[in-house]
Amino acid sequence: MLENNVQVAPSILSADLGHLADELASIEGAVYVHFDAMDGHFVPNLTFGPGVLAAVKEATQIPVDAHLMISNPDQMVPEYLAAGADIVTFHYEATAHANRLASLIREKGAKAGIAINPGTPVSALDAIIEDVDLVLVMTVNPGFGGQKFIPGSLRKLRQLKAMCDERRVSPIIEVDGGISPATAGDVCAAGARLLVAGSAVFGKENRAEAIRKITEAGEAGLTRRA
Ligand SMILES: O=C(CO)[C@@H](O)[C@H](O)COP(=O)(O)O
Ligand SMILES: [Co+2]
Repeated sequence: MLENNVQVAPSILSADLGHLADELASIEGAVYVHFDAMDGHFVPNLTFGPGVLAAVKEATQIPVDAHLMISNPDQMVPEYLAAGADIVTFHYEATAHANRLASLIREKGAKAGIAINPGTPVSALDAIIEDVDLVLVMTVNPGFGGQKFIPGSLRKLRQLKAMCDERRVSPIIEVDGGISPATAGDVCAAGARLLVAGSAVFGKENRAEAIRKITEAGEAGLTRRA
């Protein structure tokens, strides 16, 4: 990924699931489709699994970014890989074998991502930062769309960027939760490049315009990067 390339991944959690193929067709400008898998255990909500991901892959050419908010990623990751996920992101808080899981994902040709909750410090990534393609910094507590962005996330993003620079690695830095044109500039100034947006895209009539506004706000943030 280019250093100064801001990308948007609309989250289908906020889409009209009864018309998913039409919803997927509407997100012109999206670089990934963000797929929120929730198990009712790791988070207090239940969504969709590998079968729906396979259906999404049938319906769109846009690569799928699977965000696994599940308690047993070690067991379920192979299912999401088989379903065709292009990025598989598991939570640091949910696995005892993060490095092994990341290797497995990469061996199957997908990008390996690790996510951290708002309550998890960036230092938790110390032993895995060299072994992943993507770090997802949750900017809300996971489980639901439409929540308010947590401002303290910006400090974590700056810490993560500093860690990556020091270790000379450049995973994609993704943010998820409360991202809109109002917050996109700040997260990009702090180091994020892949912006997940659910309600700020699917809550708008014109999705292409919504994606463009988020991208432009993010790019504007890059110019005030410290
Ligand atoms: O993973 C999650 C929520 O846990 C997200 O991907 C949400 O779907 C983002 O929704 P918005 O905050 O953008 O409405
Ligand atoms: Co998500």
